[in-house]
Amino acid sequence: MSARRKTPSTPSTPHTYTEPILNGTPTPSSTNMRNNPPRTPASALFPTRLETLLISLYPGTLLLGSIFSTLSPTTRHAPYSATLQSHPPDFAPSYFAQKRNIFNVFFVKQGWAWTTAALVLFLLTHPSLGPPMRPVLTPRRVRAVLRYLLVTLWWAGVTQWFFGAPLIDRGFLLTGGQCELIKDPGAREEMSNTREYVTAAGCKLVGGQWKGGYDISGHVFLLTLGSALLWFEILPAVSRAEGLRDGRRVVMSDGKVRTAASEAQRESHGVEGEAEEGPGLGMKVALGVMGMMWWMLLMTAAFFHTWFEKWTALVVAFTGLWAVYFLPRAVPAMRAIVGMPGV
Ligand SMILES: CCCCC/C=C\C/C=C\C/C=C\C/C=C\CCCC(=O)SCCNC(=O)CCNC(=O)[C@H](O)C(C)(C)COP(=O)(O)O
Ligand SMILES: Nc1ncnc2c1ncn2[C@@H]1O[C@H](COP(=O)(O)O)[C@@H](OP(=O)(O)O)[C@H]1O
Repeated sequence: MSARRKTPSTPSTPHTYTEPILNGTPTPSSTNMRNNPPRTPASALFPTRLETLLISLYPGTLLLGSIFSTLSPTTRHAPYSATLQSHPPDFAPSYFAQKRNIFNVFFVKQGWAWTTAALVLFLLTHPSLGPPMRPVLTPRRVRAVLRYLLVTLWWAGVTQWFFGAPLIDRGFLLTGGQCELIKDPGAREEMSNTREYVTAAGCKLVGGQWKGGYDISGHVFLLTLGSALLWFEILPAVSRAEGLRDGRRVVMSDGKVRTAASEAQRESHGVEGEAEEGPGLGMKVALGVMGMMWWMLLMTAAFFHTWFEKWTALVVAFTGLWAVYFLPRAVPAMRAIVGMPGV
């Protein structure tokens, strides 16, 4: 059983303390409000200090990759092709700078399948979410799947299909990019509408060159979205660190701001003995997938794309994550449907 549900006798245990209302009527226990000043509902939208630290790993990784590519003489002097968004294969400064490297082909290019598999295994095996290895639909599992589906919609819309071309390709076309074949007006006249290549994949399939527009990094987007989804789901569910679970602020239906701990005390769907369990297979696999994603993010940062293409991809990924993992903290009606990890 989670420590949270044991008799609340040890104030130092993050799961047991009762947080006073933060911007409501002062209570006797709110004498510590001098150290913990009242918050506005908007404060629920911001990450805790620990979350900020974890989120900053992403820009930190992009920065590290950029610094490496600037400082490494081999990478700095290798020619770069904006059309290929990489160093030409013959001049690739490292195995990881080649598009055909095995980690790119089997891991990143199937990155959403890996994310899905890791999350499903975690949901099925970790006792904080339901009986391990039994397909029982507990509220925590259902809500985690709903959050996953929302993030999956964002992944699919940005990289696969958005009522036609995905958003990345639409952005590319809107900023003046085209499939090189279509640049030839003669060739274009001979084409039917369906043969106008409006996706990068379709263009490459016919041997065309997808050139001239602004193309955010699909790799940075996918690796950020997938790995952050996993840690947003996994760490609060298993962590004892206050800043990851109980310290998160939520707006209640009466407009008052409390911490996630108060909601966790009202609702708990975990399984007896969860606190005594080790990390378990699901969590180990998820940590492995997150680790690989971090490494490939670093490699993408070091060897592919321009600085701006990588940073905008990071912003696009975090826009979706923020809508699913932060917005519900301030919108009780949304939280009632998708919930929060670990609550
Ligand atoms: C009772 C216990 C309950 C436990 C949970 C049970 C079930 C899970 C719940 C729901 C699942 C339901 C539906 C899932 C819906 C969609 C799933 C999609 C899954 C996939 O994995 S799709 C196939 C994999 N494809 C990829 O991973 C492609 C990834 N690649 C890309 O996005 C791009 O190639 C790119 C971004 C890497 C860039 O490409 P380039 O520009 O370089 O070509
Ligand atoms: N870390 C990495 N390892 C290998 N190839 C990478 C990579 N990051 C990006 N690429 C390649 O760079 C191109 C642009 O990627 P993206 O826009 O997804 O970030 C893609 O080429 P291809 O589309 O020719 O495979 C992709 O495979």
